Amino acid sequence: MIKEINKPKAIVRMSTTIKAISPDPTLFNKTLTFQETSKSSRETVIYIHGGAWNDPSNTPNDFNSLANVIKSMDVESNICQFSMEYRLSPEITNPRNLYDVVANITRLVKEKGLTSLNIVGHSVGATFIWQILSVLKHAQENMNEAQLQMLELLRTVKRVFLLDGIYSLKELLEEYPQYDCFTKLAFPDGIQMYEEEPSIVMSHVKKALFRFHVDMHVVHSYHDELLSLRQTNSLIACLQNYQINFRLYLDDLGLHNDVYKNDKVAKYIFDNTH
Ligand SMILES: N[C@@H](CC(=O)c1ccccc1NC=O)C(=O)O
Repeated sequence: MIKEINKPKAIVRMSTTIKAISPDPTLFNKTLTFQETSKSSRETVIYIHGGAWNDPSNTPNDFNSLANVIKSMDVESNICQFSMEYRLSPEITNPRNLYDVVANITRLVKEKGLTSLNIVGHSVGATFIWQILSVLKHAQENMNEAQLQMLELLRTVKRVFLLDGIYSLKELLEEYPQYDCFTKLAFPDGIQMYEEEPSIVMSHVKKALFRFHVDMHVVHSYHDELLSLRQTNSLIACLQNYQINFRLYLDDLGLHNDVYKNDKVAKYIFDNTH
């Protein structure tokens, strides 16, 4: 009798339910393209929505109407417009929300060969831009991958537009203690984990603006019912202390969640993007 050898003792059925590994962990595929052109002379506008790190009702589509106004002004079709997504708190906390934005813009820039970036951030979207501008607070040899991506991004950023932004979490909670309802979701270990308080990072922001030739535009609506002028006034006081070059645009631009739909904001961005 031929001894049966090598006969498998038992076929262990491998689990057939392999956990679906998300092919898109940072929600890159939720990027919206409002306008595209392959012209080499193109200017790229990239939008980052707000929503206090947690609000699902704020999405890349927030900028749809504003982008359409800019598209209608862009008769020479020189502009591309994209709007980014990122994962929300409390599942994702600072700095991972920011790192999603940086990873997604980095991938978009590489895939499309984008240059001459104009980055527009509303509310916490402006906070993310502020955090990117602060990246030189780290020595390059100590930077993690996301921070190195920020450094690389800054080489292609020409202008930033900060719309009704949050810049100082300390001052935010002094003025609006009730906003800890959302800051605790993004900063569960406390807002002392926010490393970009303007008074602390301003020298690094000045270095970045100068080294990468970035123009800074600070915008705020007199009718913003969720954020008074204190965040913007506190930021510009700091900018002045460091004699930093920036533009300020204050106007009736509607309520907090109207600013990113406002035609005057569209015109301001278009007029300063070419
Ligand atoms: N809709 C948000 C509130 C919100 O977005 C917000 C409130 C006050 C100051 C800034 C805000 N958004 C900034 O991204 C929420 O319900 O959490």
